[in-house]
Amino acid sequence: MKITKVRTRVLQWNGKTVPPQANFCTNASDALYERGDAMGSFRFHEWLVCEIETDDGLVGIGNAALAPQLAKQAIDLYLAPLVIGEDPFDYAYLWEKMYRRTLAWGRKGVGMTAISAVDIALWDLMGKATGKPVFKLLGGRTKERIPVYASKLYSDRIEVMQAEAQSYVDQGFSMMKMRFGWGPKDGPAGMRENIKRVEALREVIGYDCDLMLECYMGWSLEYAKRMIPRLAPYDPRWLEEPVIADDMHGYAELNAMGIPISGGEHEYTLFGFRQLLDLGAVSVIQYDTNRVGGITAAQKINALAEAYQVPVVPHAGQMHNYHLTMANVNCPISEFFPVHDVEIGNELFYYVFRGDPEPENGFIDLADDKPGLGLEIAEDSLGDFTVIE
Ligand SMILES: O=C(O)[C@H](O)[C@H](O)[C@@H](O)CO
Ligand SMILES: [Mg+2]
Repeated sequence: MKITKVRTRVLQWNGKTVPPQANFCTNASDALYERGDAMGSFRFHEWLVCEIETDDGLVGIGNAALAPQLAKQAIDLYLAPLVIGEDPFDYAYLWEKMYRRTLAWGRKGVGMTAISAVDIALWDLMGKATGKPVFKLLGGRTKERIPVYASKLYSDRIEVMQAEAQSYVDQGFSMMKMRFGWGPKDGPAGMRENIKRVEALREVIGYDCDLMLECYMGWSLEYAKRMIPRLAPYDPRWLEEPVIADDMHGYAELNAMGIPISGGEHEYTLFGFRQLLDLGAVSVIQYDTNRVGGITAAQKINALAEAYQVPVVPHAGQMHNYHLTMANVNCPISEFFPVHDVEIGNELFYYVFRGDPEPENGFIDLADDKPGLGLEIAEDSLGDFTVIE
């Protein structure tokens, strides 16, 4: 089997977008003095779809969400020529070729995001060619079903957050993640606002339900050190990305303080995760398959993390993450974004693709007989998107 064509499209969302409320989620831009659209760096309303065709008529589908127009250029100009004419089953070599030929500029960020999209499409192709779901090629079924945590609870008025948390309990979720709205700029009053919300959620969900806490890199190391003892009594399952992704030593200090620290959704490749693990910087790894280097890189990180006995819970829902979770004992649970109107853009993949499983009572399942990732592009309902070909 030979690859004949690589097609990339960026889908730009023009449909209805819900404007986020003030203080809905801290982020790395909070440290800047400028006012204005502090959330700009963190809203992504476009998605890259990468389709790889073969000489026997199969099409593998990959995707990526970080800076999709740049990732498209990287694929069109640099990666497509490297894979056309090749056999998708040589995926490990193709990964290495894409990595080594772009390494001068592509090791982390957009370059690796582009490789991820191609790699995911190769795995989808291999599944389709063998008639097997991708998880069966990665190790097979390790769970009857995948437990998923509801991931939304952006910071809001307390009653609104409590009602949202209650709705997840009512739907059968036993784990959920909330976002903090206040950080170092907001002083002790902001600290109190953060704590009040954790306390209010615990009132609703009790302590038999796992609660995860998300900072999205919006805190400083000093602020995180002050917050951890205040948060510990509420028994969070983890505190996520408290500081910027490059401050690995900061992560390591915080991870020794009593609340498990999670991170890695902005880290790349086996080498990045080796550093995090060597430093004891995280207690939970959260690579995102469509950034980290695709399924090929993710599976290597899974093996490494297993040796350190650090669990992996990939960032985001999405099929590529679910297949990896299904195939690895050391991936205990998955993230799930409850479908809702488009806010920051996490939700867009529900509009671009069909095939994502619906949770039932806090679990999702993958079919044993659906080849590839089990996704198709929602071609007939892309009306709310501008397509850049
Ligand atoms: O962990 C997450 O789900 C991410 O950090 C979100 O994608 C991000 O958008 C913050 O809510
Ligand atoms: Mg996160």
